[in-house]
Amino acid sequence: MRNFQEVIKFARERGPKTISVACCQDREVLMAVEMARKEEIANAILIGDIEKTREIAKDLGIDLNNYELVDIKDLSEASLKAVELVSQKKADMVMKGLVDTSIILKAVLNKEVGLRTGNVLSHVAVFDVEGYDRLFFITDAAMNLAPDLNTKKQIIENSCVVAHALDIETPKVAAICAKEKVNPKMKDTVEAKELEEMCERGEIKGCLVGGPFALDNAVSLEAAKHKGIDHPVAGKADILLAPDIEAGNILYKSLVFFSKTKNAGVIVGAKAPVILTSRADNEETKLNSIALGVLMAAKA
Ligand SMILES: CCCC(=O)SCCNC(=O)CCNC(=O)[C@H](O)C(C)(C)COP(=O)(O)OP(=O)(O)OC[C@H]1O[C@@H](n2cnc3c(N)ncnc32)[C@H](O)[C@@H]1OP(=O)(O)O
Repeated sequence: MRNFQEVIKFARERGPKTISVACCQDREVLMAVEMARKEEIANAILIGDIEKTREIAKDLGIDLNNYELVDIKDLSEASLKAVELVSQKKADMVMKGLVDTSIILKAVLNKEVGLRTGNVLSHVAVFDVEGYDRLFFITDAAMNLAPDLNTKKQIIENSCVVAHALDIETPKVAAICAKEKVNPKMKDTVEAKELEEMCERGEIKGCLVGGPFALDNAVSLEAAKHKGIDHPVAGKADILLAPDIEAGNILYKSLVFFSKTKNAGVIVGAKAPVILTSRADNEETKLNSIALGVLMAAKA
């Protein structure tokens, strides 16, 4: 799949799935959920401040009779309920509404009602950036703070699950850093090289890993050639592995605010997909993310 229209088409063929929306009292979230319902991609259970939700829905002309509503005002409790509905198989995936990422993720990790599997959970963002011939995946911009080497390996594996679901057979993974050479004083450059070697030894499968790369020579063949970098991932990366959440999140938001891009985001590695975008992302991003979630749920 090369763009979100194709992802939405696929989701339509696999849908409708059921989403449980945590803290639904948000304009863009309701718009996205309503578009997903009309596209027959997904139905939703709305959990949150229902009085506020009714006000927003009225303003948008959305008929809430089409939804199951659960009134829980407290953000943590609403998040736990949304996650619990997925654990109980009453919904296929969770969606973050108007709530802090850390609150919804704590609910997802909750030992009683959460969606843990024993694997690392991580965020994968998919970008269709104008001017580029391929989708880019950025990981992890939202969950893992400062992953160690083994966690980075699992973050790569999680992102490959998403890339494979989008028909990218052998995604090229660039471990991006501030530079393309190993500097022993820059631990992420050292780990990037180790990840490349792990892949060469067959310890990371289903993809091609290279690193370290600076962003320019990871995504631009011209920049890679200019710097004399000869590596199958150089200039051709599909997946950009960020060294930590700061770099990943700033890259995510730079693309959203400084370029013409369409995007989507999902947490993978859990028992079910968790649709997770920034609260500031628009309704189109949230709809794309629902479609991506449906696609991941269909593959599970
Ligand atoms: C990109 C668009 C959206 C955004 O902009 S998001 C904005 C930035 N993101 C954030 O602020 C969220 C960043 N992450 C966090 O806040 C925290 O790491 C998170 C996920 C809430 C976990 O917090 P805490 O509960 O305090 O974490 P903790 O380290 O004490 O761990 C508690 C238990 O959970 C486990 N855990 C934590 N992260 C995990 C992971 N990635 N995968 C699997 N398991 C994980 C951890 O092992 C621990 O387990 P146990 O209780 O020891 O059995």
